[in-house]
Amino acid sequence: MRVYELAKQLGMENRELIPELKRLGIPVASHSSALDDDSVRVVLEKLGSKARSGEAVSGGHEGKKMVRPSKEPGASHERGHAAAHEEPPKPDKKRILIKKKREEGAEDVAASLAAAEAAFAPVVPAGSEASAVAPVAGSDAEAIEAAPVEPPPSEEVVSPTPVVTVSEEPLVKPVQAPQVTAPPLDALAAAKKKSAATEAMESEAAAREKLKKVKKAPRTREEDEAKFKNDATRWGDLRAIPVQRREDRSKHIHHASPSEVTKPRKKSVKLSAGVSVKEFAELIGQRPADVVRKLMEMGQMVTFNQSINLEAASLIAEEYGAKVEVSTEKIGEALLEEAAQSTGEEHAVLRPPVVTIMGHVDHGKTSLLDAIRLTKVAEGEAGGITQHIGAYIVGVRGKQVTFLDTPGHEAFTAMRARGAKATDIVILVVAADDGVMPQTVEAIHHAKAAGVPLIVAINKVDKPGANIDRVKNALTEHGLVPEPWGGDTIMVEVSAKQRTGLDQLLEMILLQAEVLELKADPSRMAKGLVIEAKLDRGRGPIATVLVQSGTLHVGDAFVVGNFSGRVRALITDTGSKATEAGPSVPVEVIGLPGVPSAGDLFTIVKDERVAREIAQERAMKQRAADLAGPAKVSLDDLFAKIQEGNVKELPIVIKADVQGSAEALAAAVEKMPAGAVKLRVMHTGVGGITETDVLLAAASKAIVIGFNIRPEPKAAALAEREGVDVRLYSIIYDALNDIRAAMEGLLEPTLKERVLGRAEVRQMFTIPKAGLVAGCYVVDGVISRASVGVRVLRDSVVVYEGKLGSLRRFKDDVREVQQGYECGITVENFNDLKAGDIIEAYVVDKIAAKLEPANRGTSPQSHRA
Ligand SMILES: Nc1nc2c(ncn2[C@@H]2O[C@H](COP(=O)(O)OP(=O)(O)OP(=O)(O)O)[C@@H](O)[C@H]2O)c(=O)[nH]1
Repeated sequence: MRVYELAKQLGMENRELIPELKRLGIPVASHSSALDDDSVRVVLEKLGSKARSGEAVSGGHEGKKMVRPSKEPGASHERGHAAAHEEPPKPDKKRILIKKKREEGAEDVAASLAAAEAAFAPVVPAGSEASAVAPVAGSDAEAIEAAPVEPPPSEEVVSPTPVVTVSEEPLVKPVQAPQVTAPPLDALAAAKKKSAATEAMESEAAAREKLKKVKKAPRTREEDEAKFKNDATRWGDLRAIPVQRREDRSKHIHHASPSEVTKPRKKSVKLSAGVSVKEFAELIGQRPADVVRKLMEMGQMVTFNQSINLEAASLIAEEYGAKVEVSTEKIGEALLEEAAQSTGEEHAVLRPPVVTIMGHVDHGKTSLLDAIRLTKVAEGEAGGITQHIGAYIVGVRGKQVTFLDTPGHEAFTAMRARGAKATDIVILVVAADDGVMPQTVEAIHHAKAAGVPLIVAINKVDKPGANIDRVKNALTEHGLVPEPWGGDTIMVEVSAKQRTGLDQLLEMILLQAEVLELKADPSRMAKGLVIEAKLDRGRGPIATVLVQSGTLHVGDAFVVGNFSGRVRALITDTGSKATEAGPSVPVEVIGLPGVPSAGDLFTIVKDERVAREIAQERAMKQRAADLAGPAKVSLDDLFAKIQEGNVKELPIVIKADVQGSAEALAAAVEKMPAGAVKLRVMHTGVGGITETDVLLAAASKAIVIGFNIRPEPKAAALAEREGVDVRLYSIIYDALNDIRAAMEGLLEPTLKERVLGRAEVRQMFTIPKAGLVAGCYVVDGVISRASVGVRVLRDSVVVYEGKLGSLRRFKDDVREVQQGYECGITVENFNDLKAGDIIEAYVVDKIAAKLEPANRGTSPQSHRA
């Protein structure tokens, strides 16, 4: 037998066997040396028993020491001691071995470890070790069988000294510090080595864990679902979970009942105008953000809460496989009209009158408003501290009166120009010491134009110069005859300063209100008028709304002008919060998305969608109207409008240089035979055309005729903006002729005057040869020799009309002088220029060529301003 065969038989390495053989006195040269039978027997006897005992030991160890720690402290100590006496094994060898063992599987881990222990332990008599271990093994055997055997975790396996690390802790727990009682120094050294090795192992394990994580399968579906659910919740809409995923989720969760698989909400969605992007996204089961993105790609920048364009909605819905049906339900203004028609005033009850105060400058409008308010606050009837919200309510013997506290006819007319009628009764204030003045007359005309009854308050009766009869007389001339004199105008003598006559005035207001039978139905959805609006720093846009019918509640959906929203809060004129406001009650409304205009209608609608849709429709219409330009009546298109049946009456505002001319013109106009339209002179006045005149005309769809006067620059600009036709004449016949021609459709707007510029006369001086020259400053535009003519204006009244004489800068004649420069001007055949006069230069543009030039209109005076 050869040495290597014997080694194989013994399970030893050749290099291990050879020294053993030498020790036994068997001479061998190499692993291939031959051995005789005797030698083999001796060796088998000596070494074979050792190998067997090792096997026996390993067999006895199997699974025992590892799975069950000894409960005997002695045993532990013994083993610890034994380990301490062991020659510390070479860590690398051990690791190789352990790795190998790990590969063999967890089942025989304990056995392998035992074997390893045996292999590395110093050769000790087989019996002694077996006896040291056997009792422990034996005592634990049953326990192991009873206990469920779990493969120990790798940490246990990698421990180089598993026996030493045995603790009271269950095995599944990672190895803690070894519970060795008073370990000797050697043991400590071993433990140190062990811990280094453990560390290495642990880091390896950690790396493995990491790798595991990296290789980890992609997010599970449940996680995906959770994420999307979160997203959807964030959008406040569970239905927004993408269709695909919802399907997946349904399959996953309900696979037991496949019939419940959720499909996209609807194959076809019904859309009505005004649906918001968010609502649309819900309908088609998409996220609003995705819809917004799609819209952006189409070039439409909208937010979640804006309404979606129906065409765009159809395209997007199709992309997601849903069809769009456009609802044919009534929309927008049509819906509003329907609501207005269907709900009559069946439950109408009396409502407080709404009063506006008008009058001439300084006649005491503000004083009167304040006096009434303060008296009532003092009496405790107004309910505490009042604040300015544009209107207030006062109580009079259990009844109420609402005052709009922006005095003056400008506000009144501006509101009316917007088609709004807020006022039921006008209080005309006339100062007893001053009498009827131009603005008093204007106010009378404004009130008449609006069809609002007047009550005259003759103020300042406390003043020594007060002459009440004179005031009454003057008023009679304007059609206001006091009741005692046989007329029907209520006149009350008051003193705002001394607060006298106020109660009587309030009584008269209530009396007038009774006559008017002002009623409204508080049970309807509210409708009101914006009387003031502002942007408050803290509270955002605020509008004071005068409720005209119905009751306004907090939370109502409204539309005002081009805005829509929900009423967030209501604040009364006393500064207190309210939950609702009935007819004739002014309240501040908070919750508007923007600042509306005074005069805008404030309408409550059934829901926000309708409100939004109406607001957008209005915005669109307004844009179209803006593009189309102003749509007021003018002489140019009067005939066309008559033909269309749009005009039944032509109101006229007449302004002239002197009262005589104004009256003569008015009388002539009123005497004109009534054709298809009735001519009505609604206001005559003396002086230049003012902004108020233009506003009045705009509110009444009237035209303005100026006789020998010019509009003030601001009024001209306003007329341009509002589309009010202002015609200027210097011959009454021309004016009448134009009106007649316009009514018959014969007026042809062939020539139009265009003002080039204005120069103000600063100083007059005489120059030899040239005569009297006006030293002027060009205030706007240009003064040019190319002008057809010039007009001399004194306080907006035309004092002369002719041609430009000379135009000079210093001593040179020039063609034109621009705005901002000084020049010397003479007007042909006119030597009466005065400092302060305005010299206006104009040209006449030909608008259309005519086959047969009319013989009228050649004079510049008869052309449009
Ligand atoms: N003596 C006396 N003075 C009064 C009375 N009412 C008003 N005044 C005075 O008349 C002046 C003008 O009063 P306001 O109330 O400002 O008149 P108003 O019409 O509002 O004036 P405007 O706002 O400029 O149009 C003030 O100096 C008041 O004190 C009154 O009853 N008696």
